[in-house]
Amino acid sequence: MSRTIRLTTAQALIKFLNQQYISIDGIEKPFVKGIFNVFGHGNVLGIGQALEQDPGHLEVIQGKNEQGMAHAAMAFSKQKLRTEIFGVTASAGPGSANMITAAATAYANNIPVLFLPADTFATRQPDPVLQQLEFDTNGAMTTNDGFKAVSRYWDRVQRPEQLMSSLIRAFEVMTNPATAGPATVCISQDVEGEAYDFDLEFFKKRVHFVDRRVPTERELLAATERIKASKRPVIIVGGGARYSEAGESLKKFSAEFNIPLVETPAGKSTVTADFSNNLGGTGILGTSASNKAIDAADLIIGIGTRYSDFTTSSKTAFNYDQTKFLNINVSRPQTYKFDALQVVGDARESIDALYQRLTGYQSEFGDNLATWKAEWLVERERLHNINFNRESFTPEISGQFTQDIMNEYADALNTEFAQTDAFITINDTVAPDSIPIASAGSLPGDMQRLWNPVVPNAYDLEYGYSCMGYEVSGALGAKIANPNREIYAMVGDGSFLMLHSELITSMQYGYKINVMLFDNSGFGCINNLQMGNGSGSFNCEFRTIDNQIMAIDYAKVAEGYGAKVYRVANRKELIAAIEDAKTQTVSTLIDIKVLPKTMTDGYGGWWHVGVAEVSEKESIKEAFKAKEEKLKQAWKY
Ligand SMILES: Cc1ncc(C[n+]2csc(CCOP(=O)(O)OP(=O)(O)O)c2C)c(N)n1
Ligand SMILES: O=C1C[C@@H](O)[C@H](O)[C@@H](O)C1=O
Ligand SMILES: [Mg+2]
Repeated sequence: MSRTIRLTTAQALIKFLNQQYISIDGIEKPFVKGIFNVFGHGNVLGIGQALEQDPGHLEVIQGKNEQGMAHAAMAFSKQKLRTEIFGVTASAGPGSANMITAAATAYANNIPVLFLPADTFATRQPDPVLQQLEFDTNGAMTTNDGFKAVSRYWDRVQRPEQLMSSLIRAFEVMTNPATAGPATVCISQDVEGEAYDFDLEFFKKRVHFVDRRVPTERELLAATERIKASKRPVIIVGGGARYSEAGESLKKFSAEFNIPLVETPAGKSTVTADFSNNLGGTGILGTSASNKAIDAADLIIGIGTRYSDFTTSSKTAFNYDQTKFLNINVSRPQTYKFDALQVVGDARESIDALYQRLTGYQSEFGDNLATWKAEWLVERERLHNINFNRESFTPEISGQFTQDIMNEYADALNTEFAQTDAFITINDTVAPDSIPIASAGSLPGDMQRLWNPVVPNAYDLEYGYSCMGYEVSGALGAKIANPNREIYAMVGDGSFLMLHSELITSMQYGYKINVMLFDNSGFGCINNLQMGNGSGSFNCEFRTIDNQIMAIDYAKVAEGYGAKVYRVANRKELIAAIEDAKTQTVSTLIDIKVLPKTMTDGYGGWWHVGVAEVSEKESIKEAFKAKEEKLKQAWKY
């Protein structure tokens, strides 16, 4: 007879989390760092009681907004390259619903987070309880069914003993590189507190081994042939390369065969920006250098990329008459894209194996890579030195705001600072190992083009879901993962307004973060998008009903929370603020007033967006026609 221990379901959950380990490349460590929580009636008496009684090694952090804390959990895991996670527990109903967006963000980015939304009563005796939805024709559905679409693994636990198989499956999914993502285990709130005689075996130390999958001989042979037959191969470095820690292998491979590297948002900083063949971001957020290489390519080697529209310019980036594809990915479905030659394997292992087989190969790029990179660096310098004037200023996003409107913004926000200048100044002033975080608005474009990471893995652009509000929350998670490094949340005023509650959590627990708030008084990039496609400026600027530009003192908001704050409107003030912020131990916020339309523009990318087919405006008709024309050259599936 096996021995048992009588525990509540929630106590068993916490005991189990303490015993999960991960082993990669012979290094073993605990997999669960801690639990973020916002307690309510659905979890405080179950999971809350269990954590109060014995959290074990788990760090227990009180979140301020469920979405925010879950985004922090995701950023933590991302920074740890998916080798450590947080669990997130929320109350039944709205608390849990607040986490659905964050689960989707984790899903889109393939990042493991354990979601623990409390569920309605299993007994149904008190139904409908506060915050329970009733469905006339479905007695089993709850708010938490909403997690099904955004979870890699989903389960509902309505009896204590179900917990065991449920958790084992959840951890298999989260620790498997091919399926890594959010796992959601919804425990009925009465079941959390219900006791059961759990088998002690269940709580033994459990090691989840992450073995690097090596491609087959057939795959390697075919891949070798395809590369050897190509004159101008280009490697797209995706998130899979970063999580596989393939940076050094990629550099060696690229240098030996003179094959350029271009980066997706998730892949950037796998290889640092100073590596000569690293041409930076590609596609819609790309540099001129990367996009020139892509234009010239006759073979795309996609490593750990899922080819999102921003990477492929909505599938128009490639010249399909000349370009073939070779996809290396741990996820077999991903290797099928663009009818590529499929290599299912770990990025690092695959590159190393191909390196051995390609001896003597040289691409025909010659000096082009150095030339394109040098040209891009000149362009970056130009973007650093943009000077506003009140008579004839042409911003990067040109032809949208008149000079009068630009002057109106300069007056209202009391600034002449260009966003690109501010952005590059930050990159040039912070410590080399600093980590910038962004996700939405116009800043992702600046991040992919202008930020030059000089330390590997020092970058987080969440662009799988591009979720506004990730920036400040994510900064908290990145800081927990890297307590000795400075973290910079690069956030627009719109995103800041959407969600910044975890700024308070950062101060509560002594995790210093820096919020770099770019205030252009509006949803700038969406305004660019509408005006760039023939519409007027409609409802994206922050103007009062009598059409005045809103000038908000964001520094004052953060000051009220206890942050050290700065107000800046030019390069000198920004540098002084960053230098002072470095000396602070408390979280900081720099309120940077920037001019609209002064973010980076595109360098050859194109985005398929839903332009109106019928309109009274000539400009919209033209935009629709241009879209239809462009689509003729796009890959169709
Ligand atoms: C949660 C969420 N809601 C809406 C959007 C759509 N959206 C993308 S960017 C943006 C505006 C961003 O404004 P801001 O943060 O000020 O950045 P800016 O473009 O002005 O630089 C909106 C509404 C989104 N990405 N995420
Ligand atoms: O709709 C969007 C447009 C993008 O430019 C932006 O970065 C992204 O956040 C978004 O949602
Ligand atoms: Mg804005």
